[in-house]
Amino acid sequence: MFKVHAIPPERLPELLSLMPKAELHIHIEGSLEPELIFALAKRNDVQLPYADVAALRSAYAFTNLQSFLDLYYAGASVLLHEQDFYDMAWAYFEKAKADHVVRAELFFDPQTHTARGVAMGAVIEGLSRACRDAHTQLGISADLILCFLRHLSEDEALATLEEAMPWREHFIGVGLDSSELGHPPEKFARVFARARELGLHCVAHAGEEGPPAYIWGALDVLQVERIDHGVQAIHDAGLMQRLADSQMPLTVCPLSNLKLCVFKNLADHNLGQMLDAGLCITLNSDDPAYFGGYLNDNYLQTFAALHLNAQQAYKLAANSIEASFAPEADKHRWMHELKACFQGFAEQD
Ligand SMILES: Nc1ncnc2[nH]cnc12
Ligand SMILES: [Zn+2]
Repeated sequence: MFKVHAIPPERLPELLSLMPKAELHIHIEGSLEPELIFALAKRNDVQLPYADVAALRSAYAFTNLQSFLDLYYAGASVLLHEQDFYDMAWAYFEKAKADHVVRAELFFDPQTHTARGVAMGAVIEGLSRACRDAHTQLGISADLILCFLRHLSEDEALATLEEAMPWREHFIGVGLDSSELGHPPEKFARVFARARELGLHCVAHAGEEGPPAYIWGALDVLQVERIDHGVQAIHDAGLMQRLADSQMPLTVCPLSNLKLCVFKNLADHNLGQMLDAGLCITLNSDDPAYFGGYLNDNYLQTFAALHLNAQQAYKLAANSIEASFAPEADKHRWMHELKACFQGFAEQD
């Protein structure tokens, strides 16, 4: 076993950047950079209520989740054709490659697009083609997770799942996102039961802004395999124990939490406390184009603000690989690569 203590702290940023890692919480529509929004608006003849890229970027000052979602859905309005979805995902994969992401599980929000008259096939086929090319051209293993918008009804979620069935082999799971408060997991019990029947993986946003009760609901009613965010669990000792005992993965997104004012400063983030409590924490970017950073930015800034160490870096990267829905053989290979990466840093010392 490598000696983590042999890795000098000044080499930590390099190690964080180079270590192989998985990203399990990225909304692909949240990777749409202002430059691409404007390029697609021009290509598709869509009018935007902003004069230019700088004006749009300057609107990225959020006070809570809803203030962000309003802009996020407006940004997605430029996506109309299969090629648009491909281009968006490809731009993300190029960033992911630079960040040494070996596995990416991409959330997408079909209802945001089908409500505007975009065909389900255009959405899924464009994203799916980009995932295939990411594998063959960049060596990134990638899959899609279809998310239901929780501010809409469960009947609409059920109809969306059925509408996506012709493309069943193009996605591996379902998720639950959008406005959390006032939309508890229980509202989606039937559609998640149906998804489980179909053999789909189940995850849900819970405890981003919402109370610990929403995390209990996601676990017990939706029977999820991962909790997205989950940072509000800290307020419920029984829930913390349950999460630790079950090693339920949490996909935590520190820069997102900072930009959406869940924590006032990154130094106030509870990720270190949750790691110390023995929870299975992973680090992710959520909506990198809106929150000021991709995956490595999240690692680098969080480690600097919370004074985390190489042991914790290893744990977070290992958790991300183990908590992914990739085939076991791939996970095994990435774990080997991760160990070799740390070994290399320890030996050079
Ligand atoms: N952070 C987030 N929470 C809920 N829904 C989202 N959709 C995109 N980003 C989201
Ligand atoms: Zn999210």
